[in-house]
Amino acid sequence: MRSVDEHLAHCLRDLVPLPAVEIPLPEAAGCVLALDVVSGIDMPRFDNSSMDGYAVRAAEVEAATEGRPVTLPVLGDIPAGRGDALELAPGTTLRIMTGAPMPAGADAVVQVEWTDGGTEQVRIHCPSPSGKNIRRSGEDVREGETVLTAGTLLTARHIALAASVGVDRLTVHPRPRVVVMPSGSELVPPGKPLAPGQIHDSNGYALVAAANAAGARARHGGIMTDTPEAVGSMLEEATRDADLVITTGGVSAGAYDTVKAVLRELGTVEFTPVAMQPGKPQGFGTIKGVPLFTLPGNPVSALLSFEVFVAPALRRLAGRPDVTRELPSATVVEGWRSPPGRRQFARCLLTITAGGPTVRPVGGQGSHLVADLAGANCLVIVPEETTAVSEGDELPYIVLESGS
Ligand SMILES: Nc1nc2c(c(=O)[nH]1)N[C@H]1C(S)=C(S)[C@@H](COP(=O)(O)OP(=O)(O)OC[C@H]3O[C@@H](n4cnc5c(N)ncnc54)[C@H](O)[C@@H]3O)O[C@H]1N2
Ligand code: MOO
Repeated sequence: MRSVDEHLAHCLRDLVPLPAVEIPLPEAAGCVLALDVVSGIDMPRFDNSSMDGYAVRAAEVEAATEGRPVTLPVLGDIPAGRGDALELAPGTTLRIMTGAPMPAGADAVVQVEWTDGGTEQVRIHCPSPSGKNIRRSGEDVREGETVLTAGTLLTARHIALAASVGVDRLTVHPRPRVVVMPSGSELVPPGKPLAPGQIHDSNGYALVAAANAAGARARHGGIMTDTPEAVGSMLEEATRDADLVITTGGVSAGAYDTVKAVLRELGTVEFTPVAMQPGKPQGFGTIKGVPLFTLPGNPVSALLSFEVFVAPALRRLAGRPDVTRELPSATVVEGWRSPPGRRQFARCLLTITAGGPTVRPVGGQGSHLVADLAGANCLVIVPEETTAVSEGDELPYIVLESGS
């Protein structure tokens, strides 16, 4: 049987980041930058005030105290956005707002709280040393400086910086487009009544949510009923606008495992048991050049297989540097059993305590137990050779739906 690591390496082997595209700035959060961003301006662009107050020559207010305030005539106002070149005449002041350009000749700002707030003339009762309350041109970013480097996973902070230097489009690796297609004639969408023998499709919905949480743009491609015609045409249709296709079900040993039968004729998908629990029946390959994962149908197995194999593949397509990750460890506070020779992904509840992270198993470990899965927030990884997990063991874990 293939090991988990071997299967992951096999799935990732031929995947490369999606070709870079230029997109509008507001759409770029969550994408990986493909081209450096160089600033065309200094930031701040000009010396400006960091306080609402009065622009002064520091030397003229040096002696100001509560008891002996310095009084200066106020010759005008500088609101933020005022662009004409102003000069501060000696022995005077100009009222200035936060973000407004400093007038020539002024070398400090006295914040309004340290004055009587006058508009004709102002009494200043505190000195403001030279440079006080001034934000200097270029102290944040210099014109020509590289402010964002290729490979950065863009978040709100990076969008703020790009916008600040005036960039409205970024060249990024796009979010992978994912189509999820569950298979099984027993499946009915939620919201529709169930006839005898039928169940609601949960995998389609769960995997769209998981793929979106992992940074993809996912859609449900519809339920494939167990006929070769339906499966074949829906799979081909899905490849038209997908960077990755996920199917669930129909891949074990059942007499109606149509996905397996159809894919043997179409594309390069290889079906293989993987030494893991749950999630043993796995398949991966391409169809019309589009990578395709066939995940097992049991809902827990499907979602867990997504975390273990599909999420890294999506990170590779998205150009992320962290395709595989160093996993954190937690202390087990209640033991459980694990099958020999298989890597177990145990549904657990992770709690961050003062003594560090701890984990305990949640409910049963059957791969149909969706309610217990919903109560878990991590998968604890039990090595292949371990058959009993004991209190006090330190084991690695994957946080479920931690986002991208
Ligand atoms: N003789 C064997 N039988 C099975 C084996 C095996 O090795 N030999 N493996 C078992 C394991 S482990 C798993 S996992 C499943 C995988 O089977 P399939 O991938 O072929 O999945 P199905 O048979 O189609 O479905 C399994 C189970 O999950 C339910 N299901 C399927 N799709 C959905 C969905 N979209 N939403 C909710 N539930 C779904 C389905 O009704 C079945 O109950 O095979 C075991 N059997
Ligand atoms: O391996 Mo299956 O995926 O346990 O239920």
